Amino acid sequence: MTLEARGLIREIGGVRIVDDVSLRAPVGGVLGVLGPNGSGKSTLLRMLSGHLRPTAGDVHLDDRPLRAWHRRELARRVAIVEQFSATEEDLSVADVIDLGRIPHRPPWSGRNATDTDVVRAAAARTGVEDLLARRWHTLSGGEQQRVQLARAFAQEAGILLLDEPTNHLDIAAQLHILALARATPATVVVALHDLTLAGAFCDEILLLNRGRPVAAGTPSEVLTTEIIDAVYGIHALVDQSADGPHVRFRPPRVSW
Ligand SMILES: Nc1ncnc2c1ncn2[C@@H]1O[C@H](COP(=O)(O)OP(=O)(O)OP(=O)(O)O)[C@@H](O)[C@H]1O
Repeated sequence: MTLEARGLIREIGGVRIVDDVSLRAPVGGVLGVLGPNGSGKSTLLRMLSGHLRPTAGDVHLDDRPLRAWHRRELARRVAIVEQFSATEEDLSVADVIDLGRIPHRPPWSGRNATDTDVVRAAAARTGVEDLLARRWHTLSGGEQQRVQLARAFAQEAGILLLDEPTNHLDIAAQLHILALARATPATVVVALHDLTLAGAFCDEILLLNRGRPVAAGTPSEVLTTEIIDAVYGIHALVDQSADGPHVRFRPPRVSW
């Protein structure tokens, strides 16, 4: 599926928190959205998902504006894992993953055999198959994150929007989840903080600063010493290698 944004703007109280962002996610590939805290990554992802209406500009899914899609059709095509995915109700892990199946079945009908298989497969992919009977609230932060990813995979959407999916995950799990995001046939847009991980797993990167797009292109085009310095105000050493740019930092001097 194609996902394109044209001139997206989001204003809150007269302040532009996303300021004229256009993008076209590589079909079947991974677009990384990077930027300092508060640069507008989550807000952008929420507009791409249709959860948040832009103040101006448009998002197009398969060349049709999001607002022309029926909610249910959209839910079958776009899955989002937000940074703080809270589930209020006391659900089991299997039930949380099954939330991803709801758009695929008639209203008010229960889980069928296909749903059960898809939920199990998604749980296995993200390493939570042993947790299916547990209550969601009893899980650790990293386990909850994996379950939310399983829910999104179970949705079998053509577009996968992941807001810092590596939060709470140990390094092996981070690599595993990003490798899965790369392996899925879906078009993936992922907000990340780790520049080296972004360089290794993204086909393209969009770098935001204060809501504005400041660089876009391949990881080696975007992750350069000059651009990192300009956006983050730090000195980074970038080694360009076959598996993407490796970014090294020197700890800053701070006084107490
Ligand atoms: N409802 C709101 N009211 C006021 N300000 C908001 C609101 N939502 C977001 N903002 C502000 O908009 C800016 C962008 O927020 P956003 O969460 O999109 O950034 P982000 O790049 O995802 O940040 P982080 O890396 O810290 O998760 C921030 O300064 C945030 O405080």
